[in-house]
Amino acid sequence: MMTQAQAHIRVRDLTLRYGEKLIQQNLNFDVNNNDIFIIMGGSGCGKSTLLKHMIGLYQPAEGQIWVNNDSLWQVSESKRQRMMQHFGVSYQAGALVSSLTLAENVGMPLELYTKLSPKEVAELASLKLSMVGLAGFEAYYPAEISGGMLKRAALARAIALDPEILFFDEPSAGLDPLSARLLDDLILELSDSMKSTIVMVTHELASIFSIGNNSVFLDTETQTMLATGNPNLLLTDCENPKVQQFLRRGEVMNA
Ligand SMILES: Nc1ncnc2c1ncn2[C@@H]1O[C@H](COP(=O)(O)OP(=O)(O)OP(=O)(O)O)[C@@H](O)[C@H]1O
Repeated sequence: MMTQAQAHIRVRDLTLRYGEKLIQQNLNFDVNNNDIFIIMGGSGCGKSTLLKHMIGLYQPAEGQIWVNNDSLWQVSESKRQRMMQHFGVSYQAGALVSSLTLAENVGMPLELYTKLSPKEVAELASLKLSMVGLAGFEAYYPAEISGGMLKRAALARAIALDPEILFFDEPSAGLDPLSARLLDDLILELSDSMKSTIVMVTHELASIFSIGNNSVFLDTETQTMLATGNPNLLLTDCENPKVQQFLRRGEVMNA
């Protein structure tokens, strides 16, 4: 039997393809319990693709994604479905259903995956909304609230089932810097209060440095990872020029 370390998610020798088209190869990294793990890299390098593989949406061309002691694609279909129920996901385009209230949107996963009564679903949805600062907005429709509030409502839906792992794709995309900052604070709070592991795709350097404690850097050109670790340490210690350029937003470094 393989001896497994303590990491929450272990990515091993992962190759990602769409059909014949290679996106990334030889990915090896660990996501530890309670990490806020950032998937970073230039536009089109395959960040969302990696996230979609990590949540079990696509099967990797090669390699394994271990979650605790199970490899997502070496277990039965029903086991994988059960594993995926411990994942909370919020996509960039993870728009809420416009014809449903916020409480109904947040309650949807509870209705689908639990046997709770309608009253219990409503109460839990209300609790989740309060956790993201939206107490009192249960009966609002998505069109009636701001962009920042929409992102928070999407987080409330992602945490509805108390997931072990939260996956976010560009959670603050399209927000002004202040709202993006507030969303980062909220993600940090959720990470503390829920003790869940968070994996997120983001371009936002501010988010990368302020809330990320671990990361992987994907490169488009070589189609593989160039670095993994705490972004703040990568900034000071990583000698790869592409990683430096990305983390310093293209600033020329003086020796
Ligand atoms: N379903 C798909 N079928 C085929 N190719 C795809 C599919 N989805 C994405 N791609 C391609 O895979 C590559 C990586 O896309 P992906 O969206 O993962 O990159 P990304 O790093 O998240 O990009 P961005 O930062 O611009 O959002 C791109 O060349 C894209 O065109």
